[in-house]
Amino acid sequence: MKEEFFSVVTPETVFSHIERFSPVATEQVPLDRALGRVVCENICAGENIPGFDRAVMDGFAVRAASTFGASELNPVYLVLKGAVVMGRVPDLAVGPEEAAAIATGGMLPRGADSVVPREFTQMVDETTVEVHKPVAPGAHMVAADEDFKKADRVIARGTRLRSQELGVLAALGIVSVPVYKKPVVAVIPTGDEVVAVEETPPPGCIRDVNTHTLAGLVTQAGGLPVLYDLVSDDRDALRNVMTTALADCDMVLLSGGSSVGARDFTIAAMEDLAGARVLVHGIGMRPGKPTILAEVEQKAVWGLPGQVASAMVVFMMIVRPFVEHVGGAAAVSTRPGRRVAARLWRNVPSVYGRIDYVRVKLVEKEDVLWAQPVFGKSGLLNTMTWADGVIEIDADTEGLNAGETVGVVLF
Ligand SMILES: Nc1nc2c(c(=O)[nH]1)N[C@H]1C(S)=C(S)[C@@H](COP(=O)(O)OP(=O)(O)OC[C@H]3O[C@@H](n4cnc5c(N)ncnc54)[C@H](O)[C@@H]3O)O[C@H]1N2
Ligand code: MOO
Repeated sequence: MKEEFFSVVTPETVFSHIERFSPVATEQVPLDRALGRVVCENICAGENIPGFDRAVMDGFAVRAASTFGASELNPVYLVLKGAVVMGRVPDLAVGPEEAAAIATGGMLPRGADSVVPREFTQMVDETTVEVHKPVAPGAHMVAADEDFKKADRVIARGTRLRSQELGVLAALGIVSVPVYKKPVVAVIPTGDEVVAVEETPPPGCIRDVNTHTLAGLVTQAGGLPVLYDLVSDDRDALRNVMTTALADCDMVLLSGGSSVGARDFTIAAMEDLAGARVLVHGIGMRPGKPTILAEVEQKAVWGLPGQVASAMVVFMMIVRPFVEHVGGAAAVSTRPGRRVAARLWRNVPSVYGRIDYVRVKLVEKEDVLWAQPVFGKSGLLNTMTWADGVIEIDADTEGLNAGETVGVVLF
């Protein structure tokens, strides 16, 4: 048995190693392939957006002062100077007591500082607009630089692009986007009792689940999983596959063989690698205690527990921020995932001295969101498929009480 296995560290200690691993190289991608990618430079506006004063209502472009005091009983009357043509610079100007018809998105004519929506008006005759509600300067229009000002930083380096950021890039005419490459992550299954999914497992064997769950999680974290063939419980074989994976990938994930069983060669094989340094062997968490993190040539090599739920929980709670960091994401939160607040359905016991990640199902009853614990062994997939997320019970807490508010990290 290995002594280190029992010297478990906290997740915070694991995260303290994150800066050892540098972000990957960069590339340019077309705008329409950039969703979910992480920008590698600050993006600044090369121009004002929208670039001209623009109506956001159908109505009349006016000087706001011309409408002051207008009411149903005391409307004001404006002279209609003409209509703004969409997509054109207006060839008319608006002075005091004047108006120009304008549609949503039209360019305000010179002299106008606001738009009176059509519903506040009535045409008296072909050239006279009756206005029965005043507008303030700037009403129902956007100013030329109201969305983004020229030279402002509009997207910070390290931002993962969502649809709305793609919109900003589109508005600025940026068709080729500077991003970090996707971190390439090797996913290596190990274990003599594990067979590829295409095979029918002989008695005593099971199909390889972890490769597929981990590959999905790597993809969700913005990485590019590379799936390796199963490796038997053999130190040389493990060392060889890790050597290949380190040459080809930015990070390596092994599943299985991280514990202290007689056939757990992962740690020994890692130590065989030139320049390897085992940073962590054992985390004070459940599931997931027998997790290994080693550094080899500034790359992270992980030994994840073989248990199917454990491998996924460790990835979600511990590994994911590392993948995001290596993928260039800024200010990676080590409190992973999106959280929702819910009330705990029943008491949940926990052992002092380690963080418990308890799978929960969210159920809404009479407008209250409840977190129902899903108990089950970490070798079972069903807790993960049934649950919507996990709650975290701190190491210094001996359980939570029914009715308490908990933060649920969503899957
Ligand atoms: N004496 C002790 N034994 C164990 C301890 C302990 O503290 N003392 N910890 C247990 C915990 S907790 C876990 S988790 C496991 C971790 O074991 P390993 O990481 O060494 O993983 P294996 O022994 O190789 O496998 C565990 C389990 O997972 C199955 N497995 C492995 N790979 C896959 C795969 N790709 N797809 C599906 N299932 C997989 C494997 O068949 C085993 O059933 O150790 C406990 N033991
Ligand atoms: O730590 Mo093991 O991962 O609990 O099942």
